Amino acid sequence: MPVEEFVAGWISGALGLVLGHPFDTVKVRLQTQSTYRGIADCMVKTYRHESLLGFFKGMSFPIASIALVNSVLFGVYSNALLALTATSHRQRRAQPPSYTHVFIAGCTGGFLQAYCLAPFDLIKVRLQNQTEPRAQPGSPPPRYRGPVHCAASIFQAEGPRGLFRGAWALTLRDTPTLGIYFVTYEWLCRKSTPDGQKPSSATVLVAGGFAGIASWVTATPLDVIKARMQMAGLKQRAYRGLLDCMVSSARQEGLGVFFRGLTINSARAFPVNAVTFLSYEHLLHSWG
Ligand SMILES: C[N+](C)(C)CCCC[C@H](N)C(=O)O
Repeated sequence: MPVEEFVAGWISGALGLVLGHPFDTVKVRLQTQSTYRGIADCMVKTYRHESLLGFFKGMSFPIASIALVNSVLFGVYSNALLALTATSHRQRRAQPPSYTHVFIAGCTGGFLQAYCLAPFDLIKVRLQNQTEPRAQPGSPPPRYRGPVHCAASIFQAEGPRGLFRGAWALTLRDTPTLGIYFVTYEWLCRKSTPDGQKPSSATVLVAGGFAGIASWVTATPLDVIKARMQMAGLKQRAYRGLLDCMVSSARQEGLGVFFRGLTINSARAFPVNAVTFLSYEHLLHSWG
């Protein structure tokens, strides 16, 4: 099984992640808290209250886990294509796989990475939603002191299953939308590259950026539900399940609730995924 795709997936994912984390924090807060009037208001309040550090809350765990998550995504994707079409990464420019195969391989990668991502994503969301400024003398300490404390508290209170809160919504969010991700990327690359040639760096950047946007636009409704289910039981009401969360959110806040965070998700998606695909392709190319 070719392993270089796994390593390239890891490094490229980490680069994208750091770049996108501040956007991600604003998004999570907008989706789960109703104290902000919009993106700008959330950014200003976060900065005033918590300084620049506020935007990087909850980042250490994703950095540690991106190795696993992105390498599972890209590694499984590429190896699923190998199984479906019997072509390696190198041969795929000359013999491009069909879009159906790309979609199936993307969905497979998405499905498996969702399970690795679920506990890390839960902890990230819980920490991002702690709006207390850092260690102020006299003020009550935040509920979670850091990622390890957060994981341990959830584990103690709810057992191992607690760490997978929202995992179902996350899997539903990621399986089809990662199929869309790779299809968009391949389609844009092929449209702007002569047959059989390697896409230019500019093409990879733009195709990666738009692949990220296409994937996030379609993922946003379930992204909102996932974030709410992950927060349920803390400040928010508990839901009986995914459907209950959808119905009660829509009843209380209207259908617009499913698009919360759409603008910021898209703004974040372009640079993050442009950098992810560019570094992924570059690494694989330089390893021959
Ligand atoms: C499927 N979904 C839209 C959720 C993610 C697609 C892109 C994944 C990338 N690591 C990123 O963070 O943007």
